[in-house]
Amino acid sequence: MIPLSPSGLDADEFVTLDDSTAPTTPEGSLSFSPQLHPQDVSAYLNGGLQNNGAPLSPDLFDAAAQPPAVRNICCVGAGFVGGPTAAVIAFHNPHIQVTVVDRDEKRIRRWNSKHPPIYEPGLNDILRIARDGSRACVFANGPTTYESTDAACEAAAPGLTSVGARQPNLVFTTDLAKCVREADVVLIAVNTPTKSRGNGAGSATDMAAFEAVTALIAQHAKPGAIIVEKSTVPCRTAQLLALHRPGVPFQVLSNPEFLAAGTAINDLLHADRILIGSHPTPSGHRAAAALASVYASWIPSSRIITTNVFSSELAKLVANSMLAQRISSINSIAAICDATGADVDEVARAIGADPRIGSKFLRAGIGFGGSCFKKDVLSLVYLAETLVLPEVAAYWRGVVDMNEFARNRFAARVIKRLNNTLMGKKVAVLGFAFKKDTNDTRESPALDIIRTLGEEGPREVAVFDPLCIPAQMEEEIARFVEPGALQRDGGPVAVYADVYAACRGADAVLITTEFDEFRNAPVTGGQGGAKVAKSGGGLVDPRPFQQHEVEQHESHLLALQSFLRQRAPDAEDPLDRFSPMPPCADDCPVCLAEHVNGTSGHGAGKELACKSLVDWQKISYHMKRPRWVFDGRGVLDMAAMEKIGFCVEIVGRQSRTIVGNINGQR
Ligand SMILES: NC(=O)C1=CN([C@@H]2O[C@H](COP(=O)(O)OP(=O)(O)OC[C@H]3O[C@@H](n4cnc5c(N)ncnc54)[C@H](O)[C@@H]3O)[C@@H](O)[C@H]2O)C=CC1
Ligand SMILES: O=C(O)[C@H]1O[C@H](OP(=O)(O)OP(=O)(O)OC[C@H]2O[C@@H](n3ccc(=O)[nH]c3=O)[C@H](O)[C@@H]2O)[C@H](O)[C@@H](O)[C@@H]1O
Repeated sequence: MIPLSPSGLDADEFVTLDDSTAPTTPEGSLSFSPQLHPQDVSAYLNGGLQNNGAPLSPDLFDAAAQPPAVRNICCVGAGFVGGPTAAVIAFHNPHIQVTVVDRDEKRIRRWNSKHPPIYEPGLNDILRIARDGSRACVFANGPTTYESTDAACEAAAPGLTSVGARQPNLVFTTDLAKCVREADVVLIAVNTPTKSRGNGAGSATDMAAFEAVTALIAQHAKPGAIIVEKSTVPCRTAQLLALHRPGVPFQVLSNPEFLAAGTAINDLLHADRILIGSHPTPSGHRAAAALASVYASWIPSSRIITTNVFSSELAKLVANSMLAQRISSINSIAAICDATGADVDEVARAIGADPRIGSKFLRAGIGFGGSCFKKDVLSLVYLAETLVLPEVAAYWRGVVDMNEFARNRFAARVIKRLNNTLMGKKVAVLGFAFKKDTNDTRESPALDIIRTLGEEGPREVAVFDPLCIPAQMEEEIARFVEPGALQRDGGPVAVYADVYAACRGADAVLITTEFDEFRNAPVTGGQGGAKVAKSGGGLVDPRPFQQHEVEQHESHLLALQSFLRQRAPDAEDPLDRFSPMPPCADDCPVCLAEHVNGTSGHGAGKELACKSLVDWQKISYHMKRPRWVFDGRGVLDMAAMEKIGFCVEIVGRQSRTIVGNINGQR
């Protein structure tokens, strides 16, 4: 029997576990992935108490179970999740000191500068208020043409509302020990990729970073601190976490993150649910209530779901796997559409109208990319394998296999249409990020497609992305496509900062990311997602406010700021609240890109206030006939493209003007 450390102050919570729950990785290894066996874990979940199966929620805000006050939060991992999540928590909790720590000095330097390391719409405003503090401001508290910018105005005139200055409460640092020592709550948001070697390579989760951080936290955290799994981890990781500090009381919670790249800030500000898994004991409940109180600053308590810790861990894996499964399902149907003449958009619309199915995540194309879907489905596969459930494992593995099929099918179709040879030809690839509105390129389908095209000996594969920085794209192509892939190294791949230069003289243009900029018509709703540049606005004036509303809830000022910006798009700071931004270091890639390319829209720090659509007429003029366009993301209106002379193929879609180009031809 392995003694599990007490995970709280209550004596009745000390539990022991069967040896078979121990990690199987040899002792001393920094990288473990829990290998599980079917068994009854009710002893752990019950904490030695009778499990009555009651949900935790009702007593979360119970006066009898007073949660400890949270005054200091440390978030370990300043990546795509840690940075934005900590920023939003700090933004909505000015009374809490939030520190984000990372071992990557360069990353921390960028978080402390004008150009943070990731691009997310809306991030900049949140960051500037929480990290830099804000000045006092005065504004007309009602619809009017007058907006005062006199921040020094102490006594507000009738009809004017004043808001005081705000102190910074968000810090980015590399000093883990100090930051953890001071924290009441420690969020772990480090990367948990798929293991690339050793036991379970290719499907198990690589817990090296998570485990290393856990060991350090266990060493430095104060007794009673609440440790929170924000990273996506295998089911029952919480149980292993407790092994790190036998005898010292601390609570482990699971609080998985559901934000998506490109909409992270919106997802965090308007989360549809906050999931908190805890040990179902009094101190587990209190820890969950303490974390819930942080979120309750801006999320209605009805959206805070509490479960046992293992359900929470598993729910995260299942959420991503089910979303990925929908994409693979619709992509399998797209292949049938291509072979039969049915249109996948029409099929998606027809089935999506059934509320039991729903219309989201049914956009067919080249499949899902990103750092999480594939790894999380594979983590579920590994879990099923270790639980000796081979049929379950095979079922979920099919989701990943179908995704690869979709990607390969697209590349093969391009090559086939170009007479089965790319020798001497130029192909332009539009979109390098794994999805729109992000500069995240991890597991981007574009990488695989560039590699496949490159192997066909083309004259050039030209790559353009509206958000990624060209120098960073080159670095990633050299690392992930092939060391000699770039033109500067003798290969065919070239990166462009200008879409028209990328497409000039091309035999074919491929769309590999669903950026709205690549559309040939603004979106009018339906399957496609976001709308392009709302010219006439659409936001409603949130005024008038009660004085206490603006004092207590930053979200009101954020809404007013967005509304005012809509009226005057060039006004970066319409409420005149922002403090000066900290400067960038000499090696800031955004500053360097701006220096090389003039004022560009590349990279973090620049809001896409007004996206402009690519001028396809202009592209057509400089392309080689028959002007092939292959849309792997279903963003183009095929008929309109054909009208201006393109030969268009879109995954799973049929031309509505040229009927008959079907039956095995694709
Ligand atoms: N990217 C996304 O959209 C989402 C990711 N997740 C999950 O959140 C977790 C984090 O993901 P990302 O933020 O995308 O990863 P990331 O790779 O962008 O960031 C992780 C950060 O952790 C830091 N780190 C690693 N080891 C460290 C150590 N020993 N000490 C200090 N810092 C350390 C890294 O330097 C890096 O900056 C993963 O488990 C992921 O599955 C969950 C929801 C959304
Ligand atoms: O755990 C995570 O990392 C996150 O993974 C996904 O978010 P993300 O991968 O950032 O982005 P999605 O919008 O889910 O898109 C993933 C991929 O699927 C593709 N996709 C999406 C939707 C669709 O209908 N079709 C489709 O091919 C996108 O182009 C993209 O390549 C989930 O949506 C988040 O809830 C989750 O928190």
